[in-house]
Amino acid sequence: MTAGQVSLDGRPVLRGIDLRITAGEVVAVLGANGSGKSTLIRALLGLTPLAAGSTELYGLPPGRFRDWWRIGYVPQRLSVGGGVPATVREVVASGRIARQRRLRRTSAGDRAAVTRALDSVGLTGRAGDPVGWLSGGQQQRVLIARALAGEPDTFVMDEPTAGVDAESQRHLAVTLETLVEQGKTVLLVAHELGPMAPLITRSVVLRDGHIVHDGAPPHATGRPDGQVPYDDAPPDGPGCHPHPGHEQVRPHAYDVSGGPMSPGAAQ
Ligand SMILES: Nc1ncnc2c1ncn2[C@@H]1O[C@H](COP(=O)(O)OP(=O)(O)OP(=O)(O)O)[C@@H](O)[C@H]1O
Repeated sequence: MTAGQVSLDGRPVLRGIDLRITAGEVVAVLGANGSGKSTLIRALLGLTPLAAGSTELYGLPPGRFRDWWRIGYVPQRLSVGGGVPATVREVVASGRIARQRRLRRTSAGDRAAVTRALDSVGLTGRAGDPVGWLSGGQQQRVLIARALAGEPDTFVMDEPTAGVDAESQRHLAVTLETLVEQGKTVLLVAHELGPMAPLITRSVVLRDGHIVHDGAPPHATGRPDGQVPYDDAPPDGPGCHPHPGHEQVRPHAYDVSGGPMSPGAAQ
């Protein structure tokens, strides 16, 4: 995204957002409640329209982007299961839809991917249960498994640890480690990174809809594990510097062009 701006209910929520995500990065979006983290993620994916600026997914504006299987989105709250009599396996299997050609039958490959995804979040034993029977943390794992089942290149996770028990957090950290080893790109929103902290390669901190830090992750700043860095830094303060290795001098935009969601870095 370049010079990205989002207004909700006529009120600016994101302003002057320049952000470029590169393939293989593990980026944490941090910031206080209401700072705009979820809006940033949603705008990136084209789910929330921009009032100004532009965004690209693998080099294309969201409206022209077709390869949705390349992006595994884990929304902030469970949006499945409420009153829907789907089993855990069925919800996870829905993660294959973007990969399946229209009217094509489910293949052995699809089934194997679903089985692997269930296993990697530790829910194999609950596969046949209605998803509504699971705890909040387990339901969050179902959503993560749904994204895993699609075998995307990039994972976009909105607070995957929110309201999640310690066991689910550990599961997520292990899952994330595997994704990192596979060279996947990860963009995640978090309040606390917990056991995921050592895996993060870059952090982007939002305050009042602005990026106030884009660079070293919390564990590299000397701050306590999982603590949000620079939350109190002024927008032009010492925390506001480009990500190491990024050569642009201009501020980063909430841009995925040139990143995993753009042709150059995606191939
Ligand atoms: N649909 C909406 N209509 C109007 N304002 C909204 C809407 N959604 C979010 N906002 C406002 O936009 C701002 C940013 O919200 P957002 O959910 O992106 O923040 P966040 O950093 O993800 O917060 P949290 O950590 O609490 O999830 C907040 O002030 C919020 O009240």
